[in-house]
Amino acid sequence: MITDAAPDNTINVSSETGTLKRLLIHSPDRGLGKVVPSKAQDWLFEDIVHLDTMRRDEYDYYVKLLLYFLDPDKIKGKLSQIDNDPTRAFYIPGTDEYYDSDRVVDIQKLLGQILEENNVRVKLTAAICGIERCSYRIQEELNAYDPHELAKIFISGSCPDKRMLFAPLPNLIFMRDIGIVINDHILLNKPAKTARTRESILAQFVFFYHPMFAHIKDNLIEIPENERHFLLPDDEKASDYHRCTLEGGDVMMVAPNHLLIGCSERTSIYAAQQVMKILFDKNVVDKITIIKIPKKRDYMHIDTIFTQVKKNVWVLLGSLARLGDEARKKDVLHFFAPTAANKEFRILQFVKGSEQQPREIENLEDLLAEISGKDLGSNEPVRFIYSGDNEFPYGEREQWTDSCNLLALKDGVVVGYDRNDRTLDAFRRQDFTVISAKELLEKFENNELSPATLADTFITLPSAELSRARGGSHCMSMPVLREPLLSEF
Ligand SMILES: NC(=[NH2+])NCCC[C@H](N)C(=O)O
Repeated sequence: MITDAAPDNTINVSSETGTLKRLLIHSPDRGLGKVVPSKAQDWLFEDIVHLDTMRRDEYDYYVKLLLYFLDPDKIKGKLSQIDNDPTRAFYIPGTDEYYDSDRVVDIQKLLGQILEENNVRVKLTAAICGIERCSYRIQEELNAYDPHELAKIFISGSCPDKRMLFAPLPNLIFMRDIGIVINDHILLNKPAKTARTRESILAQFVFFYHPMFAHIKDNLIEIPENERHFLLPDDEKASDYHRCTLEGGDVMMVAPNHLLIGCSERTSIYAAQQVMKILFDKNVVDKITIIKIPKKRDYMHIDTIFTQVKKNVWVLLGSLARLGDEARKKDVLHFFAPTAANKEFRILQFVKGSEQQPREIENLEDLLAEISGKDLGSNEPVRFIYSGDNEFPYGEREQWTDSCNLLALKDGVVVGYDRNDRTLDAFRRQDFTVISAKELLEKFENNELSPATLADTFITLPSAELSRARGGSHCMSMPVLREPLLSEF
């Protein structure tokens, strides 16, 4: 059992909703303020964002909430001082006021720390300069920077004197996608999009070199490339059976024995199969369910169409789920519909030892209900909350702005965006309290409420800018330690 004493370096995640104890995040950096309209799509943003608003009025609330739940000593009693500081020093690594928590950890800090080692700095600088095609002189110049400034340059792409050396990494705020903790192992990603390539090199170095992960070096899993892929003509490379890509938003650790992997725009069937083989061989889990979803920008990863709220409560997009199917069946037109549309959505469950006889699961609700009941031992009826309250056309509208992408701070207490009104109404009807991050923090600060006693609550985060980046609070987190959810079993 993990206690509240000073955290050690335990790495363990065996559920989506066990009390969160430590995670990696990345606060929006100066690179996000450099996205230009003509590159926004290539860099996987839907629009350009206003950096100061995104930080001050939106993301900073996420950090404050995380600190209040995971490391309250860093924040309790200081809220008005933090909020009234126009320089935001509390959020800026390197300042005296920086929150510097070992439970809410910005990957930029870890990157700066590994770069203090000369050997690591030289290797990583060479690797980055290689993929970014920098000149030899730039490489020399980079080597001379202070390690923490160098970390900023590697992430933002630009120097303190504002020169841009390479493209920014605006998607690094979506820390979920760089890797995923599966029990006491970490699966590193293989990004599908070029815009995210540098992220995975930075992550690889952090996981392999930072002392925080030293004790699990043997548990870092990298997915081998498919050798056939090297010899394929370019126009055949896109095939799901040869491509080897996987992003963390498609991997969900729902129960100690059970992992979900989405096959999507970003994660290929080939990669999913490799991961299954490795995890079964290493006995990390014994059941893997593969959820194949349509390859569409609207739902790039499975965590954009459902996430878990509580042992027996899930939020999901209705049009891909059972209700969608049933609605279709009422209509005779469905007999004439092209079958290919349905084939794009498929769920197959593989159990170690009988991988050749997967079980087909008809719809998302059946799978999720089974996880709640069978894997997590919930005796209560399973409840589904639908995006946009499943009202046409709000399901899709609100899913686009991450109504289904919630981060559980503990079982039943989730963080999500404030803009998805109908989804929030659906939560209220299921007896969840909906409260804004701002109001909740004030109530924590004056002891009216406490993270420990909070139950069945949806905490809303301001989201006008953040949602343009197409990710929510689930994707903005990489949990590395959660309390076991099954302790009361
Ligand atoms: N796990 C997630 N859903 N991540 C969202 C990532 C959003 C990011 N703009 C991208 O397209 O890559």
